[in-house]
Amino acid sequence: MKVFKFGGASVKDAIGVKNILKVLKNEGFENTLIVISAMGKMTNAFEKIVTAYCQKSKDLNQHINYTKNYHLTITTELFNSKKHLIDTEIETLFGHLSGFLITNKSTDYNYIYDQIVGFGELLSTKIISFYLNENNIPNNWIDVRDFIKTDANYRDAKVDWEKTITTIQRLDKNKLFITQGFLGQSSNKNTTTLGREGSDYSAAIFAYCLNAQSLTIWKDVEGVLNADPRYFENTQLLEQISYNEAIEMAFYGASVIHPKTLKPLENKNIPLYVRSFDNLKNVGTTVSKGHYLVPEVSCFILKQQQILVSISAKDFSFMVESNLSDIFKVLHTFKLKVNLIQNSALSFSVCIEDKFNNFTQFLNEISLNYTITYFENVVLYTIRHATENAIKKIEQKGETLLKQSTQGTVQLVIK
Ligand SMILES: Nc1ncnc2c1ncn2[C@@H]1O[C@H](COP(=O)(O)OP(=O)(O)O)[C@@H](O)[C@H]1O
Ligand SMILES: N[C@@H](CC(=O)OP(=O)(O)O)C(=O)O
Repeated sequence: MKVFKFGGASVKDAIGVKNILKVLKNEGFENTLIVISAMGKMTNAFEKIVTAYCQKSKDLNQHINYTKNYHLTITTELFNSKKHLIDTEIETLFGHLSGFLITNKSTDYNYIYDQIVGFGELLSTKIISFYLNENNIPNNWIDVRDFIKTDANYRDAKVDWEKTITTIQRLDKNKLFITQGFLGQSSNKNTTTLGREGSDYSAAIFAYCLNAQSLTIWKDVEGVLNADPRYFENTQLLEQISYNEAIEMAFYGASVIHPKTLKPLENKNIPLYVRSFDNLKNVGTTVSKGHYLVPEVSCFILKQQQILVSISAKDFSFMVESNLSDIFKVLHTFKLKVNLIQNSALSFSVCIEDKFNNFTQFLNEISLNYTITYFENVVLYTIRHATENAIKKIEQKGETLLKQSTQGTVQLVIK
């Protein structure tokens, strides 16, 4: 069986949906499971609904209408008849959303978030499944929540592999399936999400459980490039990357592949192809066992909106194990993701990411015992296989606040 994944960028409009048809006709669609994300930036739009709902904002209905109209505009372009069954499906899903908003009693933001944002994937997969069925690609829409089982750690749920393997292996391997990325279900039957951009990971979970022959992620770029083309000129296509090299790149923040995607694939030696949905003739990137990187070039990874924090003891004592243990405990409590660490006798610096808006609380707590200086909104650059020229290129981007080098990987925090 093959697994395909189409992300939001590939299904952002009717042209994108029609393009899936082209891809499937070109590549074949037997014995295939297709994982699809929410259309375009719909997850961000659903996040606005969550915020408006939690803040009891008067803009709530406006945000709901925006997401509804976005999907209806696409279906109007895709389906010719004035009244189509898909309209009823969309109404039903928005009915479920309203039902949740009215009956919900919980004040747990993360729980509410997962119950709401998941509608993006439910809507996109319904629309695409209908469209393919009408265009002679008979397929089976399945609710991923019946298959990917997780704990109840909302917004960052952990997969219960035992249950997930058992349910996924029940799927008939001779069919074409369409399902949602990003979502799972906790044992008390609530929707969970696997973390932003988690659909790649969903696809890898299916590939692993189905012992798939390959996973193909269809993208709006030629494949994995040696840098993000939105921020770097003259990027180069990486034709071959070993699992380990790809894991390192994803770990440092190469957003083109979700970091959790690679381990399950490596474990079963399932090749990952990253290909352009616009350019079906091109082979793109293969991530597999084999040479670590072809061509062997420096790779640049950037992480924006970082906070560089320097922490020193108030009594000028050395930063030793007991202080570090204290600091890590507080970082963990406030779910701050540490992307870089540098330690000296008198100060400890960390470059962190504040996904859950907890930085102020962290500061309040840590300032009780330590002296803090910090820079917000800095950029962390990582260069894999760094050369002098590559480092210079990054140093020209601004003031270097911190630089660290380990075995060919150089990291710079730039203001
Ligand atoms: N190393 C890289 N190689 C290719 N694309 C990259 C890289 N780093 C970042 N990107 C960006 O990732 C985008 C595609 O990923 P993403 O937005 O996550 O797509 P999708 O919605 O399909 O998951 C590209 O348009 C590109 O700008
Ligand atoms: N829709 C989710 C999951 C996802 O992976 O999306 P994409 O494949 O478009 O990055 C998100 O935006 O986070």
